[in-house]
Amino acid sequence: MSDEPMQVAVLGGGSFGTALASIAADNGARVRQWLRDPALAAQINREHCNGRYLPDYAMNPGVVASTEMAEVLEGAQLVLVAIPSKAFREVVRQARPWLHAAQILVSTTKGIQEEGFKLMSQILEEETGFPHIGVISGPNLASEIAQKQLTATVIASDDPDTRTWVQTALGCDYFRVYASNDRYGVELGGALKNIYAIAAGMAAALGMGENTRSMLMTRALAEMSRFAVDQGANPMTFLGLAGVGDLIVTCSSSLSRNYRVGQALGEGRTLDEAVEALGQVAEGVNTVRLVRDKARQDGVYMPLAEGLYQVLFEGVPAREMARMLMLGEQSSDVEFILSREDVQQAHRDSGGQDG
Ligand SMILES: NC(=O)C1=CN([C@@H]2O[C@H](COP(=O)(O)OP(=O)(O)OC[C@H]3O[C@@H](n4cnc5c(N)ncnc54)[C@H](OP(=O)(O)O)[C@@H]3O)[C@@H](O)[C@H]2O)C=CC1
Ligand SMILES: O=C(CO)COP(=O)(O)O
Repeated sequence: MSDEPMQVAVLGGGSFGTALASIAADNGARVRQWLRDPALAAQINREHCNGRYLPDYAMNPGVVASTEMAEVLEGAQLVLVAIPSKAFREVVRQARPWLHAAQILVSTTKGIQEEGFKLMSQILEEETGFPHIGVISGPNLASEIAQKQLTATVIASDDPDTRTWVQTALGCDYFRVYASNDRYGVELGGALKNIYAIAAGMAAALGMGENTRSMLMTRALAEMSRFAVDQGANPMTFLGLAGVGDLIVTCSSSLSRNYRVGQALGEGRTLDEAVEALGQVAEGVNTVRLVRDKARQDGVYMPLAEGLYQVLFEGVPAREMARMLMLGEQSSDVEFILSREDVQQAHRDSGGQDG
């Protein structure tokens, strides 16, 4: 890295993209932000405010917004892609003519592409074939970052340059960037926790208590780790910020969009109404469908994802699903210590006397 200001491009004009762009500018980088809405780009350049996504946030005036990819990507050394999963590939393709192998390319998006069950950094890899690819994930509610609440995130990449550049570009006294080399595990954690945030929002709206939330989060972690192991990720990653850290914040806060969709459902709205009322993307709605199908296909036991799927898409009442889950097959607490199979075998050996 030279002494020249770093050149950073952010693709996406949502709340997280905007907060990251402003942090990088606070750190002295030359920052360009791409968004498709010309009126919002003009507002950012004129008022240094993203009125649609973070109206109360005074952005660093150095961030220059544009609807032109060429202007944003010209000279960029670090490119952060903060675009919902449904549009991620399309936007990377738009950017592709200005991307090159020396750049650091980082996804901030916590979602999964339906075709091929692809995570966003895999799309970056497929579309470019370039070597410096990473993901940012962690307990990072954008509106809290905008208030400069002390926050930590993870940059995950097997490429040391990518980790170092992102730590340098974004680390500051209220945003601490930890490194990981388990890109897949970190990215999977960010996508999976959205499922359980919907369930947690729903449970809260139904008046369920703190014991319930704690049970839900802990069993979610067990389920996420089980899925991760099946997919070849390192389950230890789920003990970090991008696993349990992100699960805690998203299952506890109505600042999370996924949690809010769950709350609306728990209050009796339909899924369409809940998504419509949110007016932004809640990735978990799509992720639960994809993960539930993948778990079925691969024979992974994921009762919470299955249950939430049935509530969202098959009209099963949430309370009835909660009752069925409580009365489900006997299981173990930490299955890395005592396996579920051992618990079930013990029940079979006891002749089913316990019902
Ligand atoms: N917000 C948060 O608290 C956090 C978000 N994340 C992750 O980061 C990602 C980015 O989040 P965030 O910044 O909040 O943004 P959003 O996920 O809310 O995405 C909004 C941005 O994407 C743009 N966009 C949507 N569809 C398209 C398209 N087809 N073509 C071009 N642009 C499009 C929107 O443009 P327009 O306004 O014109 O629709 C807007 O600029 C998310 O996927 C999320 O999982 C991670 C941590 C925290
Ligand atoms: O990922 C997030 C916080 O870490 C943001 O979650 P939502 O997408 O549910 O708002």
